[in-house]
Amino acid sequence: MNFDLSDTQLMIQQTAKKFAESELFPVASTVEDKAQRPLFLANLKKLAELGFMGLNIDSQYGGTEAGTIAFSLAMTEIAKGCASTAVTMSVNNMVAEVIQSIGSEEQKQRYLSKICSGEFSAGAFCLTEAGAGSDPAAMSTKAVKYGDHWIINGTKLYITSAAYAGVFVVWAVTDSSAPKGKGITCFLVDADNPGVSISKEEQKMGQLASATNEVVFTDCKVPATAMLGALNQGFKIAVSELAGGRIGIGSLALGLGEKAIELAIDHVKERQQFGQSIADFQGVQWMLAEAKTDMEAARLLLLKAAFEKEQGRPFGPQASMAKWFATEKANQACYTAQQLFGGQGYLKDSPIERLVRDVRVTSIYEGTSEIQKVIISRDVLNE
Ligand SMILES: CC(C)(COP(=O)(O)OP(=O)(O)OC[C@H]1O[C@@H](n2cnc3c(N)ncnc32)[C@H](O)[C@@H]1OP(=O)(O)O)[C@@H](O)C(=O)NCCC(=O)NCCSC(=O)C1=CCCCC1
Repeated sequence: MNFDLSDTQLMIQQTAKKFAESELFPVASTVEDKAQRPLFLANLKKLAELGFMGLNIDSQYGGTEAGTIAFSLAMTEIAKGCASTAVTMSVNNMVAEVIQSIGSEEQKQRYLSKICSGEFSAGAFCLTEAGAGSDPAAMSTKAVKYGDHWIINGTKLYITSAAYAGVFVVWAVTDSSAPKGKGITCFLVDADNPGVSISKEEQKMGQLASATNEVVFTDCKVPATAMLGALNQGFKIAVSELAGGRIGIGSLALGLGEKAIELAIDHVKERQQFGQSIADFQGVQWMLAEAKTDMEAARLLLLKAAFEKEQGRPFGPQASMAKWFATEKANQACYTAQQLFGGQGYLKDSPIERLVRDVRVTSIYEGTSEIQKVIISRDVLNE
């Protein structure tokens, strides 16, 4: 067993750390204001130029070919700078990966270099609907075939990056007579398709720079060549992609937890009460020791899941363990850090306040903690 990172992985981790510290963290609160979206999008473009939008994509399509461990390491560092940027990066990598893994050569040529290079600010993953959240197979968006094209109708909800995405990966029911989950197909839809409209932008608690919209497909006509993967096989594609995405979201949460601990360490060394630095109180020391140990355990679970994925072995339950543990413990770490900041950590101009808001959704989106436990327990019981 070897815990050392390769030179490439270390280089990517260091590049991400430097970029996050110099370009992202200083403006992470500023870009929460929607009026600052051009600055947010400019940073996404720089991230693409660093090769972070296609870390697992072959170089012939403009990717970095660095693998899932490097992706996890980079996600953690980018999240320390700005969670909104990190979630966009996670989705872009996920969209690029699904196109690479099951797309036709024409689809790869058409979309991958645009996502990897930043020509598209983002890609969007259109799965969730009002009546299909934890149970995505219950979706009602439909695609009907007419000759050499499909017509898609339906509404997708909570779509990350929809407002500035260049391409949408869309799941729709193509055989409503099939058993649940067996009649769903995946399509690639260009953002400028006249049948796509980006509806209301959600007002959220955190990750405010990242846009989350409803997306409406109205008689949206796409050619037969827009089908991604095989007919009626889309649901399996979705669950398999979600498993990879969970490594990204767990790594993002780890970054937020680690950043909160770093800020808290500086604060407790500085802050004087009862005639001493509060870092000298054993109660404070133990709070930090527990949070740090949780983050270290989360890192190991995430890297194990990333390693299994890189080896081409089944990694779904491992990714769920890592996502569940990392996101719940990162929430606790941010809570602990805010507690150590006292009243100061409750103020809007404290970075801890933003971290607490940004981390909350990590144990909800890309499958709630409870859904991760469903996946883990099914595996344990070998269903
Ligand atoms: C786990 C789950 C609850 C399970 O569902 P069911 O019981 O309907 O499906 P079930 O019977 O488990 O499975 C279907 C087929 O699929 C295969 N398979 C499963 N995992 C995998 C896998 N990892 N790889 C390949 N195949 C897989 C399974 O064997 C089955 O095949 P079969 O029909 O038997 O031939 C699943 O639906 C889920 O996960 N929900 C959370 C959704 C959820 O996470 N949204 C999030 C939306 S996106 C989001 O939130 C974002 C946030 C921010 C960033 C971007 C995205």
